[in-house]
Formats: sequence, structure tokens, C-alpha cells
Amino acid sequence: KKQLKYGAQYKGKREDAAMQKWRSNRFGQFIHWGLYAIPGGEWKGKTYPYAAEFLKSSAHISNATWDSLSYKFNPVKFDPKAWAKMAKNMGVKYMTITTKHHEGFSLWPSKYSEFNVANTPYKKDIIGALVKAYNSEGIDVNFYYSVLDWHHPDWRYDIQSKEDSIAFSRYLNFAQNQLRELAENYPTVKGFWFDGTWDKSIKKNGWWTLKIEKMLKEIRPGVVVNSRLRADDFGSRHFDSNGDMMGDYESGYERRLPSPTDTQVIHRDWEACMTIPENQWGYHKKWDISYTKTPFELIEMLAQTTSLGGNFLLNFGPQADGMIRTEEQQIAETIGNWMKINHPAIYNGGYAKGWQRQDWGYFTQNEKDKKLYAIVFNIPISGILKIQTPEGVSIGKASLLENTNSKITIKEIAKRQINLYLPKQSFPAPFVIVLDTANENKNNYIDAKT
Ligand SMILES: COc1ccc([C@H]2[C@H](O)[C@H](O)[C@H](C)N2C)cc1
Repeated sequence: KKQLKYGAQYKGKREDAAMQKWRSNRFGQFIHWGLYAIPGGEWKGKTYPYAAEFLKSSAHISNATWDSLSYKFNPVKFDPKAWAKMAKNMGVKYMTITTKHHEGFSLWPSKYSEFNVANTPYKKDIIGALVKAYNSEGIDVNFYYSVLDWHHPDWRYDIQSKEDSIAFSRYLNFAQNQLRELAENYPTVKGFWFDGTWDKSIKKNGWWTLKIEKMLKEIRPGVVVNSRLRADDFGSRHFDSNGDMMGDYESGYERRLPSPTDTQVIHRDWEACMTIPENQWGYHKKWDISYTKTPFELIEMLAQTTSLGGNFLLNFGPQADGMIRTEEQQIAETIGNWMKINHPAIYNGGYAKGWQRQDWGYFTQNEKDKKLYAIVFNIPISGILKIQTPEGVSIGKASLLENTNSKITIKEIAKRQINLYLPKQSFPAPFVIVLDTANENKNNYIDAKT
């Protein structure tokens, strides 16, 4: 074990109320909105297939040209209440908004940088409006903040000279001031989602990342900070040089999930963030330039994430005019219709210890009602769901969540082996079965002799 000054500050999961709320939320909406929504992946008549929020680099656009987009930022159709209503209907319990992405443009009237929404035709405080609208829908708000900043003259990718270190310390103070401003001016903020911390300049300044974590937790006790902020004494990120996770949850799952049998992740809090297209976080004019995931695929990701004790953060990239594109609206509505019936398997849901993962879907254990839920995506031709029960646990009753009078036949076919006979009906969408479990040690079976 190395002696670390800037490593993990505690081990195991936080069990305070704020973290328990963060964990119980399970399903969140990511929003990537900034100047990049204006060109939307196109520049001088050419469409770029890369991430729209990276257009500045993929189209080799100068800082001056890119920054002048701020004079065109005027989302006249922006209606934060409508966004919050859509999110509420989709069934998210939290939202994470880009306060400043890599482009360096701040969506709030920051005192520390002119390059912000106050100096655009739009003028108004977008962060403040979103916090107000989402909180009044009962949705928690977290702030995404990119430490990497293409605009700020003092940003450095590496520290290779005295000048670099003098400039970069100015940058770190600037970023600290912006983060303090966000934590102080928006007191209901529940978490900070740091990004853009992979460069050598940050790895060489792990001390700063701990200082930021401590500052935010001092200003906003209970606030939740992701592992992606953190680098330790030796530049190790997310996990310190002793292998201990830094920050309050692991945020390395970006556009990927742990495998359904990777039960390592259940020992810590974690979150997967996901795009609907293959790799567009910001708005791209050509939505179908890559594959876009269907609602059922996204619902399965949410179920898989919940079954492994993680949070699922689904991304939306609003248009420059402030509207959410129709394709995203439709996906939000379909997911919302599913959540209206099946949310007991998701909210407060988590890993169902001892319940073997099956091909037909996922188990989640609800820590509030203590019920066990089976979320079914793949119906076997036999119509029989095979279930392996943990030692000393049997299934008393099974019924469809959407129709609890529908008694489902179950039969114990061997020790800890249950057959669950699906009702003869069509299942046009993924569905949930509620399982009432009972402890029991009746043992009618003889173990096989090997
Ligand atoms: C170089 O590969 C990257 C770099 C940054 C990202 C950024 C995206 O713009 C988005 O903000 C995502 C959460 N973040 C990791 C994604 C892939």
C-alpha cells in the first residue's frame, strides 16, 4: 500500500441520505447543449461524422471563428419547463447539464469568463432556468463541468516549462472560481460530473482534484462527485495507486456497460452515460449519420445497469433554437410509457444478491419494498423462465407487475431450480414479473454424488 496524499478519501459506499437518494434515482437525463448545437456537425457545407461537440477540432476551426458562434447563440424556442415536463414524463429522477463543455462556453453568467451566455443575443441564465424548472418537477440537477477548456488561454495539455506551470496554475484558479460560483449560486445542485481530465496537465496536479472535491463538499454538504475528476499523487485516475476508487461513484462507463455477469461493479456506486446515436453527445443535424438506439434497447440498458447496482444517464442533445428534436421526444415518450408501469423494478432497484443472471432478462431487488423483480426481454420458445434461487430461498408467488391478479404458475423442478410458466398471451414489450420470495430450508432433494 502506497502512502497517498491525494488518493481515495474513504473506502466502500457512502451511506448518507444524499448518496442514498442519488443511488435510488437510478435513471437520469444527460443534456449536452452549447455553441456546438449551432453548426450541428456541419461546417462550410460539409457534414462531419464525428461527435458534433467536437466539430471545432474535426473541422480544424480556429478559436476566433468558433468563439464568434456566441454572437449567434439565441435559442428563442428554449422552454425549460417543457424540457422538464418531457423529462418527468420519461421517468428520470435526475438530470445532468453541461454547464461548460470543452469549448469553454459557460451556460451561466459567470463572473470569471466573458465567454458566457450573458454575452449572447439570448442573454439569460440557462443553468438557473433549468435548475428551477427541473427542481419544480421534483428532478434533482447535477452539473457537468469540463476541466479541459479549448477557449481559455491558460489551459495546458501538459506542463513542459515554467511558463506552462504559471499559466496552468492561473487556469486551475479560474476553474476553481467557476466551480465555487456554481456551487454557491445554485444551492440545490446535487452533484458534479467532471469531464476533460485525461490530459497530463491534470494528472500532474492530482492535488487540485482533491482540493476541488473538498471545496464542493464544504460548500454543498452531501454533494456527489464522480471518479472522473480525480487523479492521485502519481497521476492515477478514477482509482488511486492502491486501487481504491476516488470520488463517490465510478464514471468510466461512457457509451458502454459492464457485462451482465461482471459482478465486480456491485461493490461500488457507478453510473453509465449513454448516447442514443453511436457517438453524438451534442446536436447533430444528421441524426441518422450513425445507428440510433431504439427505446427497447435503451430500456434494456437501463434494466441491465439497475440489475448491477448502477445509474443510467441517457443523453439528449437539444437544437440551437432550444427545441428537443422530435426523434428524442418520441423516444422519451416511449420510455416514459414503459416506466409508468414498470418503475418499481427501477427506482430504489439494485443488485439481487444470489439470483443467477438468466438469458431471458434481469433481476432487480428493490431496497424499499424488498421485492424481487424479473425484467423480461427474451421469451424462451418453451414459454418457461428458468430461475435458480439462492440457498434457502424459495419463491412464494409470482405475478405480472402490470396485472398483479395474474397468478403465474411456478414449479420447483430440482434443488433451487424453478420453472416459471408464462401466461399464454402476447408480450409486445419488455415486461416485469414480481416475485414474492420466502426463506425456507425444506430440503426434499439428495445432492448428486460426483
Ligand atoms: C476522445 O474521446 C472522447 C472525448 C471526450 C468525450 C466527451 C463527450 O464530448 C461527452 O461530453 C462525454 C461525456 N465525454 C466523455 C467523449 C469521447
